[in-house]
Amino acid sequence: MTTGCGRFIVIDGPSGVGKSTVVNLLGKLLASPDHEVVATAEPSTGPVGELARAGTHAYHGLALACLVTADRYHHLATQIRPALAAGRTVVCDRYLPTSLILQYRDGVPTELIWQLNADANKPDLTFLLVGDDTLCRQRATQRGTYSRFHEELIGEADAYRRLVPGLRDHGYRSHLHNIGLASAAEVAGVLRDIIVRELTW
Ligand SMILES: Nc1ncnc2c1ncn2[C@@H]1O[C@H](COP(=O)(O)OP(=O)(O)O)[C@@H](O)[C@H]1O
Ligand SMILES: Cc1cn([C@H]2C[C@H](O)[C@@H](COP(=O)(O)OP(=O)(O)O)O2)c(=O)[nH]c1=O
Repeated sequence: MTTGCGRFIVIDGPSGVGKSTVVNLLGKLLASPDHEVVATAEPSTGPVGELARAGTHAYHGLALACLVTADRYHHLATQIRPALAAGRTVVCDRYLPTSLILQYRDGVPTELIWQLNADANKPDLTFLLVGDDTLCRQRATQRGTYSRFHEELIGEADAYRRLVPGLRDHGYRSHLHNIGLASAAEVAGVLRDIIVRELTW
């Protein structure tokens, strides 16, 4: 399924890499008086999203995969597609790449994850932010962790690196970006430049 006339941009990556900070900064950098930007996240703030976010200890495997995918379709139907149809840019913190890593770790085969998500919009651009795993884990822990997946934040950057070929095979225009020691503002500036260069703005 293609998007409407707005632009759909996904920022994914490990916990603590700075996704939500960068999504909010990008929202400000890309917005102008005649162009609205919607900054959003998955799991969404809807009831199924809240259930998935709070429920990683109660739900496992395919059950959790179905919950996060149901939340994704509801998020698309109620927030993302209407915004795109109105010509707005949507910047989303986490999306299908997260499922390809976490639900796979939870025992769901990659092909089944793609099948469950077959009707989910393809983003115009997907950024996979990676950084030093130890630093990311420290930041995530300082901020507070609640998810079963927060208990083992090991090999996160490599897991995201390995996703790139599969995403591209499925038509996801993807950029792997190592944040190094850059500040969140610097990362957002680099992403903004790529977005403006690659998408007709
Ligand atoms: N590039 C950065 N350098 C240093 N600290 C950062 C950077 N990006 C975010 N942070 C800080 O790290 C913590 C986690 O950031 P957050 O955006 O919540 O990460 P995520 O959404 O990827 O889990 C926050 O306290 C945030 O202020
Ligand atoms: C979007 C998504 C989230 N989740 C779950 C696991 C994550 O730990 C949790 C969302 O965590 P989140 O609060 O976004 O993590 P962080 O801010 O640390 O990056 O939701 C999935 O299992 N699959 C998904 O596709």
